[in-house]
Amino acid sequence: MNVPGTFTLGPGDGNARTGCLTTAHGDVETPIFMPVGTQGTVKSLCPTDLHDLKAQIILGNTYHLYLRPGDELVAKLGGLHRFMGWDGPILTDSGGFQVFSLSGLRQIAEEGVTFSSHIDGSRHLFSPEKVIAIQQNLGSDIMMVLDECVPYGADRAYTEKSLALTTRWARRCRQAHPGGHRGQLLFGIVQGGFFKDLRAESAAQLLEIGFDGYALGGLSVGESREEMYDILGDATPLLPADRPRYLMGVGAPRDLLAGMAAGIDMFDCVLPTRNARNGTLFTFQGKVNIKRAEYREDDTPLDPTCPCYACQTFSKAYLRHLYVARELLSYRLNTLHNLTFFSIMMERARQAIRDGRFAAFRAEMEAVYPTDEE
Ligand SMILES: Nc1cc(N)c2c(=O)[nH][nH]c(=O)c2c1
Ligand SMILES: [Zn+2]
Repeated sequence: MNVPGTFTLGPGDGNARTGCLTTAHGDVETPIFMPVGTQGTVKSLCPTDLHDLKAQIILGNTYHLYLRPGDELVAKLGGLHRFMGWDGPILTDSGGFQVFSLSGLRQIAEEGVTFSSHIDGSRHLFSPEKVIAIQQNLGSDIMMVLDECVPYGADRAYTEKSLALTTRWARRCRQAHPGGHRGQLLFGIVQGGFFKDLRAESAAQLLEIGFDGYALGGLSVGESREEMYDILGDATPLLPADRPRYLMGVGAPRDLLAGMAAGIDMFDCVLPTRNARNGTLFTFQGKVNIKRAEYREDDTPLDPTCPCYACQTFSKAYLRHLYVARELLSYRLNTLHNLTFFSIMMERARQAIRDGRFAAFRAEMEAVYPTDEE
């Protein structure tokens, strides 16, 4: 068996590539989409559901698990895998992003970021050393460094100052986790906002420190799709070809296709699970807004080509009824379906890359998920 961190590249097609990343809890085929399991659960699903839809790796949020139930409790109870009953790979983010997006009264300093819990207002410090210790307690297979996700629209001076701090934090994370600790991998995060030279500077600095994989952060933060793709196309080739490349917080089907075309290997986004809960369902015939009246008497399955329990068992009329009635089963069936769609789409993408027909696959998918659609 390969050691954790082994990343073997398979066939490619243009910049798109297939690969296999070995982690302490199993291998992950890439390109891969990671369902988000914020508080130690992919909302409304059991781990068995995740295995059924062929999820290979899930994401946990350090910020949330630190605040509740607490990383030390999770460690005492055997770690996040045992706590949540998921035996596959887990990636945890560092918590920095949630601090900036969820908590109040944030103060950034050399030591780290101080913040107030969104739960009870208590004050906390996330330093590079602290977020590494938390993720070690959780026992995730892939840990992320503490970074500042620069807000969209930040000027060059702010971005440059933030980037320098993020690099110093990354170095401290690497020092706190030099590698080998229970096979837990550590990824660096490239920042630099929408300044291509700063992105290049960030990537070069992280490569000098050395990480098991490299993420592009600071995207999907309110920019236009054109701006995202411009940075994506310019920054991705700066990341080492022989290490996993992770685009954080992305994304919609069209953005996954663009990311894969640029050479990205890993993605995560709340879109499929969050949209499931608001009735927006993804199919290979396009998006379906299940609450629409047109489905009230529709006795056909959501997507006849989909193998998921929702599509194999129920009609659109029933899925609409559950959603309108705010039944809990609506969240579960819609989430099962959306994550099955993302899982199948990524498997088809991997096969298209292997077969050298990724461009045709992308065009086929963009016909139902156009780039200009919100
Ligand atoms: N869109 C984004 C989503 C994310 N979860 C993150 C993150 O966790 N860290 N840093 C980031 O820049 C970032 C961007
Ligand atoms: Zn389905």
